[in-house]
This record gives sequence, structure tokens and C-alpha cells, in this order.
Amino acid sequence: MTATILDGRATKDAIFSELAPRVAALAEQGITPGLATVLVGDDPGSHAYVRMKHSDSAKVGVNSIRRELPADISQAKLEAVLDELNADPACTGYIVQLPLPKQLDAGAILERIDPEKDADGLAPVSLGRLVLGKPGPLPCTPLGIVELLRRYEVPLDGARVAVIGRGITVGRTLGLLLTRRTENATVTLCHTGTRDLAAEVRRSDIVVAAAGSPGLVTPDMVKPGAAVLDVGVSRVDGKLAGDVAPGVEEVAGHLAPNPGGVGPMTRAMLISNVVEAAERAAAR
Ligand SMILES: NC(=O)C1=CN([C@@H]2O[C@H](COP(=O)(O)OP(=O)(O)OC[C@H]3O[C@@H](n4cnc5c(N)ncnc54)[C@H](OP(=O)(O)O)[C@@H]3O)[C@@H](O)[C@H]2O)C=CC1
Ligand SMILES: Nc1nc(=O)c2c([nH]1)NC[C@@H]1CN(c3ccc(C(=O)N[C@@H](CCC(=O)O)C(=O)O)cc3)C=[N+]21
Ligand SMILES: [Mg+2]
Repeated sequence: MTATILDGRATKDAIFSELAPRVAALAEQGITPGLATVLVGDDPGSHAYVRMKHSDSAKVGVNSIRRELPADISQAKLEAVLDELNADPACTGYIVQLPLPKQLDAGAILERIDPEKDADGLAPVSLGRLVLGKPGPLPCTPLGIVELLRRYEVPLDGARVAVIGRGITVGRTLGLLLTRRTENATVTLCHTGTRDLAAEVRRSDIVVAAAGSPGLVTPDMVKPGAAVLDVGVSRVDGKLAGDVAPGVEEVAGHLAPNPGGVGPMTRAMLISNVVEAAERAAAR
């Protein structure tokens, strides 16, 4: 068997074509959505992600606002930048690129984001709404994963899903999304305390690898025909490495490769969140 590729790049392009007319409709009301990115420090990877997000914005007619700040910025100065964005009507949504330098309290920063402008869906109010099942922005990577599975008609209702990783940006929030009544999957969240990861993966119809441990999921662990999504990002000898080992494509029924799978979907959902926030603001 050779897996059907869950093509995140093509799906992102399709989503952008659907977003463009919505942006045009907002323009007729005199509204242009604006995505701001707050980038602290000079990590080359983070700079690359932020560049991609602005090039995505341009493709759908969303304005770009950039804040690039020194690695040694104080908590108070960074909070002042967020207060400015919270007050700026040109900024309809923004993200604070993670991770932040160690001297900063990332939790307090995320709490400072106006929930109406939380493009990442990672602010505490947004996470609370997700837990409670109330409307609000949803975390981009989990949303991208669900959207990718939906568009390729991989069944979720009743599916057994192994999510590897309990981080907030991916694993834990994905578990919350997949167990909503609308998705109806049965999820096992795996982590470093999981006794037999191979056994959890082997009985799963869908495997989402979001650990950041290169090559963690090997072909022998995968149930033939399962859908496998490679989310983790690591560098090995300067090269990007995912959590899924080579050879899994021979066993899996569907594979979201890394790169080219969930990464582009994350960016598509970010732009979608910004457009939705602008639509909500327009309706107020
Ligand atoms: N492609 C994309 O769009 C995106 C990719 N990412 C990537 O996804 C990965 C997860 O991100 P995030 O949630 O923020 O990461 P965190 O570092 O917050 O979480 C990683 C999780 O993986 C678990 N883990 C690590 N190694 C193993 C292992 N060998 N076996 C089982 N569990 C393991 C950890 O367990 P424990 O809790 O026990 O330590 C932890 O729960 C990262 O590599 C990140 O770079 C993130 C966002 C977007
Ligand atoms: N506040 C915040 N929100 C995030 O969403 C966030 C973050 N911080 N910090 C870092 C992680 C990582 N992340 C990725 C986004 C896009 C790709 C992506 O588009 N990758 C492409 C290209 C990768 C390449 O070629 O380098 C791909 O997978 O095909 C990957 C990873 C978002 N993150
Ligand atoms: Mg993550």
C-alpha cells in the first residue's frame, strides 16, 4: 500500500481562494483585516515562519503589521506593545510568535492579548471557550489538522485517534477539538509517561505525531491503512525532520507529510481566524 498524501499546500491554496471573496466583501464595507505578528529575538526559524505568514496575508488581501523586538526586551515593554495592538483598529488579529526568550513570562503575555484579536486561539480566554464549547478563535494547528482530515474525507466519527504530545499548541488542544460531538472521535493523548506508545499507536485509526522527536513513529507501529499526520518539527544536522520515520507511507492509508502537510494548514487557519475576527468585528 502507498498512502494517499494529505496535501496541505494544495488545501491551503483552496482555503485561500475561499477566503478571498470574504475579504472582498469586507472591503466593500470599508474594512481590511490586518494581521500583526510580534516577534521577539532573532531565531532564524521564527523569522522564516513570520515571513511566510505575511506572504500568506498578502495573497488574500489581509494587511500586515510587524513588530520585531530585541531578545532582551523587558516584560513591561512587550506588554506595552500588546496594549498598542489591542487598541489599534487596523489590527484585527495578531499572534505572539512562540517560544519567547526565557526572561519573559509567556503565560502573562498570552493573557494580555485581547481575546477578540487572538488569531492563534491560544489566549486563556480562548482556551476556556474551547473547553466550554463556546464560539471563539480556535488554535490553528489543531484546526488545520481537523480541516485537512475533513477535506480528504477521513472519517472521524467513532475513530480511534492516538495524539502523541500534550503540548498546548498541538496535542492537548487537538484532543479537545476531536472529542467535540461534531467530530466524535475517541482520543488517547500520549506523552513521555505513556507506558507502551507502540501499542497505543498500533490500535489507532488516526495517528497525530506532535512530539518534536525525530522519527518517533516507525512503520512497525502503524496499523495498515491508518491515517498518519506528521506535525513535529526538529532540526537534525541543520535539516528539518518530522516525527514520522521513512517507510510509514508504505503502511499508512493517508499521510500528512512534513513539510507539505500540517504546516501550511496551520498558516491557512491563522488567516482564516483573522478574517473571521474581522467579520465578527464588522457585525458589532
Ligand atoms: N507543523 C506545524 O504547523 C506545527 C508544528 N509544531 C511542532 O509540533 C511539536 C509539538 O509542539 P508543542 O505542542 O508546542 O510542543 P511541546 O514541547 O509543548 O510538547 C511536546 C509534547 O511531546 C511529548 N513528547 C516528546 N517526546 C516524546 C516521546 N519520545 N514520546 C512521547 N511523547 C513525547 C512531550 O511529553 P511530556 O509532556 O511528557 O514532556 C510533550 O507533551 C513541536 O515539534 C513543534 O515544533 C508546533 C506548531 C505548529
Ligand atoms: N504563536 C505561535 N503560533 C504558532 O502557530 C507557532 C508558533 N507560535 N511557534 C512555532 C510554531 C511552528 N509553526 C509552524 C507554522 C508553519 C509551518 C509551515 O508552514 N511549514 C511548511 C514549510 C516548512 C519549511 O519549509 O521550513 C511545511 O510544513 O510545509 C511550520 C510550523 C507555527 N508555530
Ligand atoms: Mg505545538
